[in-house]
Amino acid sequence: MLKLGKVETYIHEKLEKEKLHFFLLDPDDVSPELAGELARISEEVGVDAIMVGGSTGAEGEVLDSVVRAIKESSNLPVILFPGSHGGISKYADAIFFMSLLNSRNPFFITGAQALGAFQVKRYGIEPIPMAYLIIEPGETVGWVGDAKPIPRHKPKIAAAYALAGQYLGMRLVYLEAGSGAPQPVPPEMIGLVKRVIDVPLIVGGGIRTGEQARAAVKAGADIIVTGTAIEKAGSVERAREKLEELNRGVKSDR
Ligand SMILES: CC(C)=CCC/C(C)=C/CC/C(C)=C/CC/C(C)=C/COP(=O)(O)OP(=O)(O)O
Ligand SMILES: O=P(O)(O)OC[C@@H](O)CO
Ligand SMILES: [Mg+2]
Repeated sequence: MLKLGKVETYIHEKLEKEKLHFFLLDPDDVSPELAGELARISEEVGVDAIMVGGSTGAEGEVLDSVVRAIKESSNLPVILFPGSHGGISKYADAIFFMSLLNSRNPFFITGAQALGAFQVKRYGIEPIPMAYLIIEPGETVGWVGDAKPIPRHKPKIAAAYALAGQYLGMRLVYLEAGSGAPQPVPPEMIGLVKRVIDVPLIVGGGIRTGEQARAAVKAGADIIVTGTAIEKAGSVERAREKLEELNRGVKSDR
C-alpha cells in the first residue's frame, strides 16, 4: 500500500483543520542569516512550511547554507521548490517533485526530474509529486521554464491540465501566476480547478495582501504560497507584519 512520507502526511493532517500558508524563500535574494530570522518569525506567526527555491541560481553552497539556517532556527518543514536538478539540497526535508506540464521543453516535464532523481534518493529527501502549471503572465518562471502560459480567462484549460496531472499520479496541483506577478491567479480559475480535482490545490504568484490571500482561499485554494510581498517588506519588523497579515487572510474563516 502507498505510504505517504512525513511532510505530505503533515500537510494532509493540517488540511483537515485549516487552509495552509507556505512562505517561499529565494536563496538568491536572502542571506542565510536573514532566511533564518524570517523562518523563525514565520513559525511564530503560524506559517505552515518554508519553501526554498528560485528560477535563477538557487544552487550549491548558496542553497545549502540557506536551508541549514532555516533548519537551525525553526521547526517548520523545509520543502525544496527546484528550478532544475540543481535545486536539490540534502538538508531539506522534502522536495516538490514537480513537472511543468505546460512547458514546451521536455527538460521541464521529465528531464530535470530524471537528472535529479538519484540525488533525491541518495539524500533521503521526501519527494512529493506535483503538477506545476504556469498561468499568465508567468513572469520569470514562465520564461525560464519555456511555458505556454495558460490564458487567465481560460479556466477550463487549467482544469484540464490539473486533472491530467492527477490522473498521471501527481498528488498536488500548483497554479502559478509567477513570482511578483501584478495580479494573482483569477478566482474563477481557482474555483473551476478545485471543483475538478481531488488532490490539494496550491496557488501562488502575486499574492501581496491578506485580502488577496483570503480571496484565493474562498475561491478554493488549499495552500497559499507567498514570497515577494515579504521579501520586499523593507525591514524584518515589516516582514513580520506582512506575514501576519497574509497568514490571517489564509486562516480566517470569514
Ligand atoms: C523535480 C526536479 C528535480 C526539478 C523540477 C524542475 C522544474 C520542473 C522546474 C519548473 C520550472 C522552474 C524554473 C521553476 C522555478 C520555480 C521557482 C523556484 C519559482 C520561484 O522562483 P522565482 O522567485 O520566480 O525566481 P526568481 O527570483 O529567480 O525569479
Ligand atoms: O513571490 P510571489 O509573487 O509571492 O509568488 C510566490 C510563488 O508562487 C512564486 O513561485
Ligand atoms: Mg524570487
